[in-house]
Amino acid sequence: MAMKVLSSTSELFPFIKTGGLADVTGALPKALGAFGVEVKTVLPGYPQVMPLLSDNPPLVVFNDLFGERAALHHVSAEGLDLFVIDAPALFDRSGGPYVDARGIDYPDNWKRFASLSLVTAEIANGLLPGWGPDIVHTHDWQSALASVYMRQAGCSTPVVLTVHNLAFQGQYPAYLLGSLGLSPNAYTIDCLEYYGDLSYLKGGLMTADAITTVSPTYAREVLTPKYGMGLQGVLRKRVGSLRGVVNGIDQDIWNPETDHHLPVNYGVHDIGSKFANRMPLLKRFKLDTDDGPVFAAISRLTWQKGIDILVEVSGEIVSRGGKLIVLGRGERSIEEALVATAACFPGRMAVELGYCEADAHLIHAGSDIVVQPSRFEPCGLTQLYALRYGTIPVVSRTGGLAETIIDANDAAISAGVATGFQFDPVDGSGLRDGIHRAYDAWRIPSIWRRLQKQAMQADFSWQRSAGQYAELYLELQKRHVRTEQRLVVA
Ligand SMILES: Nc1ncnc2c1ncn2[C@@H]1O[C@H](COP(=O)(O)OP(=O)(O)O[C@H]2O[C@H](CO)[C@@H](O)[C@H](O)[C@H]2O)[C@@H](O)[C@H]1O
Repeated sequence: MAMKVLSSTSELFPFIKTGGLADVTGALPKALGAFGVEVKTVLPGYPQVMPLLSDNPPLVVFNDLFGERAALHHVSAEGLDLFVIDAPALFDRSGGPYVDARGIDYPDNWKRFASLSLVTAEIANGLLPGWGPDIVHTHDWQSALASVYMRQAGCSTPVVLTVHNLAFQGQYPAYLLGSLGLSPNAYTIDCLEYYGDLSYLKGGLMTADAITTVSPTYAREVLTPKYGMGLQGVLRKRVGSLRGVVNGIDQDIWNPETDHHLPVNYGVHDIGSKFANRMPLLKRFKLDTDDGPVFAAISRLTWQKGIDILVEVSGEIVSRGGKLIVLGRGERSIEEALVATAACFPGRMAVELGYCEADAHLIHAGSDIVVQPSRFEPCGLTQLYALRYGTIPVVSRTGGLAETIIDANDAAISAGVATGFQFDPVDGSGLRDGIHRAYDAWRIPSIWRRLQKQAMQADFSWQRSAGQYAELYLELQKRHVRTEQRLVVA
């Protein structure tokens, strides 16, 4: 019989996405199918999601979900099996999933994502006649409270919490404890209490049966003060239950041979055709059409991603004859700095503030080099998409970037395994060095073509990683069954 997993997430590709979390929660269920794991996903009913629902009556109606009326619907779409929480007062908003149109956090996020967690916990605890999960899989702070609610209700179904990004923790004032429907017992150092506040993520980390991060390197890094974001002590306590599983990519969606966003499709056997995407890209971004490498960044514009460092060295990219395209949105100060810098280099640097899936695909195909100067990077997907499109990544030596890109040093080049350039330290001097190395390699076509081939042949399919999740689920399920049996005997 298939193992049943209930995944709980605030983002899910292709319906609602602000970053890599959506890519993972959207791709993993399909990849797990091959391992006999059947995944259903709980998702808030944002305006982008509600049109998926049919006229079928809801599975359950909640008269008082944190004071709001709500209903739970079941629907299948795009190969995904969904439980959608229809709660207009919480999720029918015109901005993004977390912020309004001005980029400001919704003041009731504490309640919006507690409701995602609570509904997840209730499903695990038998809300739906005829279906209950063997394993609950939560993602980041937005669904991390699920295991706290489950334990409070005496539900012992095993929970896996995946940390995609420790920088976001869901920290709220302690006085909300009662409004969250949580007992004072949850407000302890071993659960939700965090420097006098509540931390949803900490609550999840303390009550989940297993914690995963999205790369083994990040799993080690988060135990240190530099990367632990204040939770290193908590993670050290749980180190026995912590492991890293590197992300894969959805190779159907990110496939230059079939990608319908590309003017010209190509593959590893006709890399030359990649070049045909260059002109459409330059035209799309109103850049000069002369030779010279095209550098690109597709990213949330945040401190984490080091885009301020890219701003600092963009003049150098341009002065060496390169061009730079940045697609992203995020912190106001970084957006402004990018726009101001691009204004200094007309025809050489273009910035698109916004989110556009089609442009992301075109940029990967038409550019030569993708730059990722992240200060920390739990895994990173952009560099993996770049590899698949024969676009060479220049990345900081951290987290998943260090783990997925093989630096083009002399030994790696002659061994035929190099796929990109790593740099260190993560500052202007480091990035400058990385960019110069990439530039120098780009000028020697034979070396560049070899790098592209090796990049395109790197295997980051979900196959291996999904197998590791399936193994973890099985391990937890067996342990759970043994514990239940012991309880019955006692
Ligand atoms: N303006 C824009 N337009 C179109 N597409 C855009 C875009 N801005 C970003 N994207 C897309 O968003 C995704 C970003 O994923 P990443 O994994 O690189 O980073 P993110 O920090 O969001 O994810 C977090 O979770 C993931 C998943 O676990 C980890 O890999 C990562 O390290 C962690 O920080 C990519 O699919 C990229 O193409």
